Amino acid sequence: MLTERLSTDMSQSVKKITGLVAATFTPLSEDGEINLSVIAPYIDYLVDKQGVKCVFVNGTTGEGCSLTVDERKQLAAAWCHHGKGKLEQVIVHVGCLSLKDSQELAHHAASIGANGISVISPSYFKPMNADALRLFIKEVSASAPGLPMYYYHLPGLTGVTLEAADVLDGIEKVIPSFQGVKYSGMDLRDLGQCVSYSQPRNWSVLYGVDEQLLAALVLGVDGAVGSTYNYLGRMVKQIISAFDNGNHSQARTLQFKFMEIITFARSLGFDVSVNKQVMSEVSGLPLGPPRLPLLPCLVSKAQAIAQKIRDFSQGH
Ligand SMILES: CC(=O)N[C@@H]([C@@H](O)[C@H](O)[C@H](O)CO)[C@@H](O)CC(=O)C(=O)O
Repeated sequence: MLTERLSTDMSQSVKKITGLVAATFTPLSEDGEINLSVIAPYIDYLVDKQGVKCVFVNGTTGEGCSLTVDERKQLAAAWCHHGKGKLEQVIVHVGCLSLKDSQELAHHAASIGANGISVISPSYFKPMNADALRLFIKEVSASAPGLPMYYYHLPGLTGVTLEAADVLDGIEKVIPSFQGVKYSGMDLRDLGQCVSYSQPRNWSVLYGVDEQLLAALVLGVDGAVGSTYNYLGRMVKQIISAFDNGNHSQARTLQFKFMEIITFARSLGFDVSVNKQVMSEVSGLPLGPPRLPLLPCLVSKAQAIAQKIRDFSQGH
């Protein structure tokens, strides 16, 4: 009874996340240390140049699982500190292989004024079923009970093939702070089931496969979290506006162009390393190399993709 009341209370008071959320890159210096001095200009770039005011920190794009707990804390704190008065939402990804590390990060996120936390499934020892994963998320949430929790579904990288809709089923009964899902899978049926379950609960469903966002908008997602919104935010906002205004033909045209960029990038081996270098090329921010096991990418590759993006932005 108390659980139900708390759940309803948080769902009513937490603002849904809508629009675009940039999954941030982690700036590293040439010698591989985190470079916090880039965070403040990074925020200005997102807000002023891309019109993006929500961030997802220490996720896949941010190489969160390659960072130490202490580095993750420092990054989260810097994003919250410099984002004050500029960013609307700082969601901190706290997923780790160790429950204890995730709990420590969740507790820390609450202490620095983050707006929410998100957790991916552990992927070495994988949860055997949805109950096990819900229990893991519950134990993490318990370390930050006042913060909205979003389940991060990314089967392509975790290898955890549980359907997200199964994970969501009844989760509010065990996690009062549960507020939605960041869905980075390709299965539109499962995504639709998540939207259908989340809508009456006022939860947020955020899509994470940027190149097929339009399909997810049709299914009713509230917003999107992605790497490319760091440098293509303005353009993708046009897709969302066209869709919201019922101009489906324009939305499709723009989404197709966006797909063309990603197809080109993929032909050059698009991964987090290349993506990071593309962001450096487009934004001018010194994001540095990725951390091993990712290998630095050839600058010429990133420059070719950045040129394609510029051509696109200029309407070629
Ligand atoms: C697997 C992966 O990295 N997916 C990206 C996408 O934004 C992806 O880069 C984009 O769709 C291009 O393929 C995001 O879903 C990742 C993300 O949100 C994160 O960094 O946590």
